[in-house]
Amino acid sequence: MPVMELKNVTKTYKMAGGGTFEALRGISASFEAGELVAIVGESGSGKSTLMNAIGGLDSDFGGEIIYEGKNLRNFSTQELVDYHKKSIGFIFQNFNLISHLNLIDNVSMAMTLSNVSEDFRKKRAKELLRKVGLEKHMYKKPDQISGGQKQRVAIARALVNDPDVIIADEPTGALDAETTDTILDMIREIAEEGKLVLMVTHSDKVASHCSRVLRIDNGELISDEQQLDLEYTENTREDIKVKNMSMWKAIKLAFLNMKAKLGRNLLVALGSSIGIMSVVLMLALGKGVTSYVSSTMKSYTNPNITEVHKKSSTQQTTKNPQNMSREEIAKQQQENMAALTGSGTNTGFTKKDIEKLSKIKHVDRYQKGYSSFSLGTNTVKYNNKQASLMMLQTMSDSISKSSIVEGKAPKNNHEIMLDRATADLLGKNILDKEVTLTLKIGEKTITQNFKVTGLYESQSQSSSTVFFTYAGLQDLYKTNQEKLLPNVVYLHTANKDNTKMIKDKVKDLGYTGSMQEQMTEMFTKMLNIITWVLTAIAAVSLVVSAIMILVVLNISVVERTKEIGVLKALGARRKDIRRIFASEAFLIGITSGAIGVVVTYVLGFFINNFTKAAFEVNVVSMTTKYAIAGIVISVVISMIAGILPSNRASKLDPVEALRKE
Ligand SMILES: Nc1ncnc2c1ncn2[C@@H]1O[C@H](COP(=O)(O)OP(=O)(O)OP(=O)(O)O)[C@@H](O)[C@H]1O
Repeated sequence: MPVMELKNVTKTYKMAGGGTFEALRGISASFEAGELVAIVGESGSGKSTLMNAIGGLDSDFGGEIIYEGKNLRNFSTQELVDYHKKSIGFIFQNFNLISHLNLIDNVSMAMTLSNVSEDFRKKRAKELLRKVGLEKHMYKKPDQISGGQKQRVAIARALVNDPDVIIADEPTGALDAETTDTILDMIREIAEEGKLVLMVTHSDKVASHCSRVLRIDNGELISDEQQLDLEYTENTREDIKVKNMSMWKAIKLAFLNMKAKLGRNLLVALGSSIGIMSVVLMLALGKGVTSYVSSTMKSYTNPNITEVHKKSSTQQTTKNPQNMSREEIAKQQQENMAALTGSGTNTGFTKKDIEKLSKIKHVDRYQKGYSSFSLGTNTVKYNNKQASLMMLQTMSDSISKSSIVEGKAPKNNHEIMLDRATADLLGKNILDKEVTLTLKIGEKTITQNFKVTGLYESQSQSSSTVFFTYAGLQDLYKTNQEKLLPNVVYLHTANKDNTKMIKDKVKDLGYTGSMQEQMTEMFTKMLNIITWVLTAIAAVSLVVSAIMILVVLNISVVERTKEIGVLKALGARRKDIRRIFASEAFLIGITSGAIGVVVTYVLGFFINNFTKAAFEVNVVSMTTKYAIAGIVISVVISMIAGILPSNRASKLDPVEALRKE
């Protein structure tokens, strides 16, 4: 039974400007195993066109090419892939070795594409390289060997999966006379081992070595002569199992290519890492600053306490100031001032308010408090030295013990605590001494002596402050016929995890938190906005990265067009080519992500070192979450950028790709 049969094969090329060209006009022939067939003819007669059709690189032909009883034109995609892998071996005029792979990897490429085990793949490649006399060179790259040696490697590559048809398109066309003889001997040996060899040649000398000569002219078979009878041994084919290439193999191939163009790929990765670095750094900076603000705030307050204030009328009104009359604005300003100084009419908590607050879930007790702000009305005097007091405040559990830096909290009605800066103004050793306070109580101004029991220091409150016990202040008001209404309530919970819930409930009920808390909230909100705006600006550079990766991968596709053609001739599926290029995009992405993240860590370390020394603060808070996010963003962007080039590569026509100069 013939190995291959051609029945009236025709090929018509469609021309770009319209019209058609008939390159093959009804070729019929039949080939047996062990034949060495020369296909000769003038340039342009249709030899390569016929070989492409027989080799399964071009299925768009007329007539029938029968292999194992089936017409090649009707092969499914998978059948065609298997045909390339198992049945056909190609030898090209210009060798078409893959320049960045060593000889072993070149020879065994068809096996790599077939997912053959690593050990067997290497063993088989070494065996074939030994057969063609190149075992000493197996770790060299193609450009380290001569033309004749390259063609021997190509012969070994064609034989790797032990196919039964070898197609050699002018295999000696680029070789000198002596090397031509060696290669021809090798090709003849292949036929003698029982394979069908179809060899395109221009040379009559080369044709004279063949068992049969087919002459083609203008797309027609003009003669078919039997010349010699080759003795051949029955081909006992090796049973090499071919499967589809795994993703892992695609990544490995991509990695080898990346290594070959290391400088360029590293530069691209470095370029796109700048975008990743900016994004991650912005996020880490935002988080660092925000958590610094809230931790500073938290460190000066007791986490189990919720400080509650009444909303001032500005906070309550929904009226736009532009729509208010002059009187309304003036009234509002008065009230704002009053709220600020703690003397406003609506800032005091009524019994009803307190009851409502004390009933909030998880609140186990509450404390009343009072704080007011004034300029110049309250003063403290000690030994002829005087200081003004801007804040008047009552003691509560929200004042952490650590902020009482000397002495202890006032307990009795005639005891007070002062902030350290004010105490220093009055002179050293003020602790346990009597000082004279001049205070505005309601409408009256009174002067009275108090004992300083403690000194207070906190970064969250820098104004000069005097602290009374609530009972002490209440008593002072009473003796002066005034009534003290609490303007702050402290809610206590046993478990600090409930504090957040309580704070939310307080807001729901229409009250607000402490001034610091409100400011922190506002500041954090602003910081978050700034962080996201900066991150978005930084993210623009990611678009630049994506374009850069797209351009580089496109260049790579153009540069490697011929290689893609070879891979397809060796049985690579579209999917395999797409995977190789997608893997390259993935590798660029992961490298740039990793560079970006490492650089951010290093930068963060230096920035923190600097800010720690200058302000005792770490401003960059780099977390694993950000590192992972950086790498993921980078990979996703490169993979998206890689879609177009890898699709383009996978769609390349093998015939056109192999023709590419
Ligand atoms: N894609 C194509 N579109 C149009 N015409 C084509 C195309 N490819 C080949 N041809 C034409 O088909 C004819 C046969 O080309 P083919 O390459 O098969 O010739 P050949 O005999 O192999 O020539 P050579 O020995 O120079 O390689 C030529 O006239 C060529 O111009």
